[in-house]
Amino acid sequence: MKSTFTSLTTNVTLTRKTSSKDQVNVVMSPEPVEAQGPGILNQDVDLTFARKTSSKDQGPVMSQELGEAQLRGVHPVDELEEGQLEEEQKVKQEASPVKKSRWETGLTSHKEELISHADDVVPKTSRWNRSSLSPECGELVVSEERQCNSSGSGSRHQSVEKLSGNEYSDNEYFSSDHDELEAEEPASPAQGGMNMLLGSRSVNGFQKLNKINEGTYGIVYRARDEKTKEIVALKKIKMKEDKYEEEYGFPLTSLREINILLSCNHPSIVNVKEVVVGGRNDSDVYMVMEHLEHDLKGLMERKKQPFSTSEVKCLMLQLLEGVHYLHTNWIIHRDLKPSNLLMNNSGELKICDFGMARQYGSPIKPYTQMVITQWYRPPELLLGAKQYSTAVDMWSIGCIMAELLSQKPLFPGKTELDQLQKIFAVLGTPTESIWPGFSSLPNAKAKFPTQSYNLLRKKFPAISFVGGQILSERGFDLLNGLLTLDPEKRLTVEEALNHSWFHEVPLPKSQDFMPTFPPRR
Ligand SMILES: Nc1ncnc2c1ncn2[C@@H]1O[C@H](COP(=O)(O)OP(=O)(O)OP(=O)(O)O)[C@@H](O)[C@H]1O
Repeated sequence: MKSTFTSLTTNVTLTRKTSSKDQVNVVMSPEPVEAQGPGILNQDVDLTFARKTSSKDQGPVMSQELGEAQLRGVHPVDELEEGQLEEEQKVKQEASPVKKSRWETGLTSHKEELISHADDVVPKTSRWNRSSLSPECGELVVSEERQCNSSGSGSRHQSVEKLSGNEYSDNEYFSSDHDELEAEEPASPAQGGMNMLLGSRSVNGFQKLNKINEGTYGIVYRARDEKTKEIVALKKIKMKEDKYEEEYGFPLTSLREINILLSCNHPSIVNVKEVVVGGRNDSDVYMVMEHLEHDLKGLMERKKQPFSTSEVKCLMLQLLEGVHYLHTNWIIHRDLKPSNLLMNNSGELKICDFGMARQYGSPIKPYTQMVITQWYRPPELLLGAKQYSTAVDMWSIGCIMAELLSQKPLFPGKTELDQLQKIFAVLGTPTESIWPGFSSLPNAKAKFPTQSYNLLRKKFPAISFVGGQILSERGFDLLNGLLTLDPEKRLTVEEALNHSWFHEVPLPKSQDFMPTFPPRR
């Protein structure tokens, strides 16, 4: 199928700032820029927007047929090391299970490329993500512009704490993380160029109906496609407009989100149809997505009763299937929470907001721990681990399962310390014997109140004398397996999907019989 993206209309030059944050400036440029070679989806350098080619494709696809945007940071190192990078990328692609055709190009940190090892091993078992957790000396921490707040919106950390020795110190935590982020960035601005939004339509082809929500990185509208009359969701990417601010321009997290979502093709992942431009000087960028009437956060706030067990099973299965697709394709979402789970009146659940998602390789590289909205953030990240993997998403899924069952957040911590305390108060304070390696995590030296037992069952009883929600042995086993403190022992997405809870009565409700809800205002 030929798409509207095939002709070049707009070229955009991205200027990488010296800031420690992922932020690029978008400048219109009249010159087409040649497409660069392939790279894994990652941090800095290359980006291709490419639409999946066929609705028949179930597996991952990445093609140049539809949209293409090329972001190429021409940092001096990139130029000097081009040959070397190509060679290393070839090695990586041969090792990677993500098809070359899919991740034709991506955001690739030249630094990560330079330090990538030719002997990267692709694990073969379902636990590949665990067995490869080995520290790599001298690697750089990937900086993330986007950071999370405690509950829902994903805005930046306003206050952060560090568990240092026996106490928290705000400054120490911030400065150590900040230093690492600074170290990752080039010392001088890097110039780059990209072909972007090839032949993309104008947003004028859409009638905005109402604003659905405003998040940190985008304003989401319900809109009608004038051509097809279809109702869609338009997410306008928020630019940082103050030129005198360090962070200025087009957020790299948004480029990453667009790239990942365009390449994904799964019923549990929100479908991005195209990218359109418009607004002043045609410089605003919008993602056109399928529209879903609700998100789970809003639904749970409005519902009078929690979801029934069979409804929770239906939602959990869809969530797990979407995350299975991501993890199989080496993508960690890193911000799973109810407001990022959309639901429609056909009982479908779809994961959205991939601004924090990233593709990763094996062995695991150190990433920033400032990901995942605090209430859904796993203990290893709260304790300062920089090497982590798909298990972080599994913790968030455990928190979501608990919330679906009880209709209230499981660990609504106010600060990071409070978050850890709330977790340990329910699941028990970890020791070296139950979580080997725990005591060497950066923030583990703090004095936590000692709680010797796991009290999760008290929150989710098998019998209720007051008519509350009950959870069977198997259901509890799944929940407890997801909420395992040691990420090495936490259930993988495959293990969760195959869990016997989904096979006992009440069986998962069919999507067709899921309840419908009035549209949100
Ligand atoms: N395709 C969609 N259909 C309907 N509503 C949507 C869609 N995508 C997003 N939304 C709504 O908009 C909200 C914000 O979207 P999204 O999380 O993608 O934006 P964001 O700026 O990245 O937000 P955050 O600050 O939470 O990271 C979602 O919680 C959801 O309510």
